[in-house]
Amino acid sequence: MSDLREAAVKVRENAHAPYSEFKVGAAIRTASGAVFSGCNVENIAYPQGTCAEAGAIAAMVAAGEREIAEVYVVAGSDLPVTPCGGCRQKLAEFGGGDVTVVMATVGGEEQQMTLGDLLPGAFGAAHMKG
Ligand SMILES: O=c1ccn([C@H]2C[C@H](O)[C@@H](CO)O2)c(=O)[nH]1
Ligand SMILES: [Zn+2]
Repeated sequence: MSDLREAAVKVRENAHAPYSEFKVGAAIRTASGAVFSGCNVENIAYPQGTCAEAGAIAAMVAAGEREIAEVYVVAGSDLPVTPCGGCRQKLAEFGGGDVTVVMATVGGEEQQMTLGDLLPGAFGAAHMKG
């Protein structure tokens, strides 16, 4: 098992998902080689819940890192989980279009796409010029 998958599978166990019962784990490798992980944290006020990817990004930024090199997301579904639209934008804040995002099941199925594939035409700094 890759270290990134191991981190994502492990942190998924800590997910707080009593409403959806859909636990998700995410792990990010940064340019420095460090790994940060996060899980989804739901709330009785449903819109206040946060995704696993957001947790991993928060841990990365809190540690003083900002450059995403690789992402791994895992859930217990039959189909590999894909980051929601909001998380695609959050990942794009710290990673380029060439960043690999591995989407996986607990069972071991993996699907791989780039961040550019997942968020084509991403809104970015260039759009705010002029
Ligand atoms: O990539 C994803 C997709 C979904 N979820 C969470 C949000 C919510 O808690 C639950 C069901 O959508 O799964 C994530 O954390 N990451
Ligand atoms: Zn999300």
